[in-house]
Amino acid sequence: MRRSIATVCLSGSLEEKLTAAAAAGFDGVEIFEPDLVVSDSSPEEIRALADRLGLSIDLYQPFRDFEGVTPDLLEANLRRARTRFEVMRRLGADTILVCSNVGTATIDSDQVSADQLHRLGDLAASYGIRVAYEALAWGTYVDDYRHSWRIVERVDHEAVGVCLDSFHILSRGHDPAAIEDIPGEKIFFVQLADAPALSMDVLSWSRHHRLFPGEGAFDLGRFVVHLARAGYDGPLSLEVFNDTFRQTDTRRTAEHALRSLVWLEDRAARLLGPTDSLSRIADVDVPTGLDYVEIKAEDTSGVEVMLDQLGLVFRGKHRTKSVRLWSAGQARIVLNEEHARDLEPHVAGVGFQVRDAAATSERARDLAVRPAARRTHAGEQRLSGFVAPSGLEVFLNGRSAGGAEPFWAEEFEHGHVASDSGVASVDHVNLAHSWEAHDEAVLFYTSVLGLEAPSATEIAGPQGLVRSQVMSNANGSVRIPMNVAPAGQTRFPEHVALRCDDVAAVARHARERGLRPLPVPANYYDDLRARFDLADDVLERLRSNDLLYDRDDRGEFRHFYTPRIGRVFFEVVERVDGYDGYGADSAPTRLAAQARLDRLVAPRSTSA
Ligand SMILES: O=C(O)c1ccc(O)c(O)c1
Ligand SMILES: [Mg+2]
Repeated sequence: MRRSIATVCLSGSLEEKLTAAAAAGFDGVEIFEPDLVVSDSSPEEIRALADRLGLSIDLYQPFRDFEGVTPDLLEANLRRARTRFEVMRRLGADTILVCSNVGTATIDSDQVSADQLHRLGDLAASYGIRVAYEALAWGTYVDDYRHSWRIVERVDHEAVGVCLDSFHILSRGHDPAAIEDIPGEKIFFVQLADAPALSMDVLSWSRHHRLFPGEGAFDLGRFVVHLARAGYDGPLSLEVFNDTFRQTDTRRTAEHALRSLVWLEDRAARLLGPTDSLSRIADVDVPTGLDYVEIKAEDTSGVEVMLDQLGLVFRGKHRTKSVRLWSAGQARIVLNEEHARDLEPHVAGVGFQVRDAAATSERARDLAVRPAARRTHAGEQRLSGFVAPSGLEVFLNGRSAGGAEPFWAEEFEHGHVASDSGVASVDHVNLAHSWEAHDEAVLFYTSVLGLEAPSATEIAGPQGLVRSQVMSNANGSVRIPMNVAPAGQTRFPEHVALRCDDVAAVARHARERGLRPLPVPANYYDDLRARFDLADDVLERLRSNDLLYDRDDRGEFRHFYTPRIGRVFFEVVERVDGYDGYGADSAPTRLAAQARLDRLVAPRSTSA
């Protein structure tokens, strides 16, 4: 299907918006009238720019408060429409969006509205223009798409159809199934927006909180399926009013937007099944495991000490680069000191095991994801990689490890043989994003890697609530919890959680080697006793190792944390009997303990 975007989604001048939309790969745009009004380019110049960029102008919008009015007002509204049609002729736009009246309507009559829209249809037709009538969720008399369709049916004019906007339909909880009752050729335009589940007035929700498809709570896959079944074959156009996206970089938001549409088309295509021709069906190659985690710093020696304490083994130094590999079981940590001047330790990359790296790479290119530059020397294995929204480099290893080691591990020399230390794998990698990158990051992992985004949580930290969203594959062999860093904190830490079968043993071993785990306050254990009714000896075993504890309906979770080095720290976890969470209830304790430790290390610093 053709992909379109409303200029209102993007920041910048109209020229910048068009350029960014074209660069991201959109086929067309909706021109939001206020964007044209403030531009110093003439409609002809905008038309020429769109032509040069290969963009069609699919819609001109919005035209407000037309129908349901007194006869005098109708004549004035028709004069107003004529001036807009003149502009559209100069722009080369042939469809205008007419919103249901929210202000001047005084006559609650479908027949009156239909007659008036018929007059508008005649005028529009004389300009070769079509009118797409959209029911706004807060329209005075018409606030339901089924009602707008009843009116359009009554208008019965070839130049008058409906515009369906997923926000207005789904925000009101209206069943989108009735879209299939509308003949496809009478659906003149479709606007798509997702939104978080919020309980607030619908106008503010719409104007400030819309999201790109896949980022909110609406089932847009099903919405598009209804459109396809109705026979709609016009553009799928994004219309996302969102204060954040209007502040972020224009090109980046356009790429982000395109990614959401590709994701949605795939989603819908999968729901429709292979016989429908909605779009190409790209089955996402969901990662099967974590290949490695890369930690980068000017000096990684402190991290090495910690990995040694946790029972990982130095496996070798890279043949040509200042990169070292540590591992235990299937947990592989790559320490990178290349081009790392002045950088403190941080999570710089994650390698994923996929079945078909070439297919996933191609998909990522389709999704306008930036490739990661990676220097490879002759004879070295090439992994394809991408830059995730936080700047994290994501690499794909499509060759199955076969035996115990991935093929690239051969590039590391003069290390030790792995021993059975207790740590078996990387359980999860916890990433942090600034608030403005969070939605984009969720979409990156759903669209590029096909990870699922189960429900989000909020964790109370000393600096306020931390929004947290887990991204994972179906069997939990890939888990990426993502936190939104409190505003202004650019050094919010990220962490790597190592999984083992006996966390108390790993904790004791680490302590013997000098690790001081993150101290857990006594109050925490009093609270645990109250919450879980644990026996004294069980509590004592937890307390003596600074272990945290959780339980769900499947099993138990025991874990501990290391102090932070730079912007990274480690967690060691033991999942018993299919426990599937992350110990979210102990996260406030952890965040507070980290803040205390930070104050000890740097008494005047308040940032985490
Ligand atoms: O908020 C508005 O006024 C508005 C305008 C045009 C639209 O297409 C829409 O969905 C909302
Ligand atoms: Mg709309």
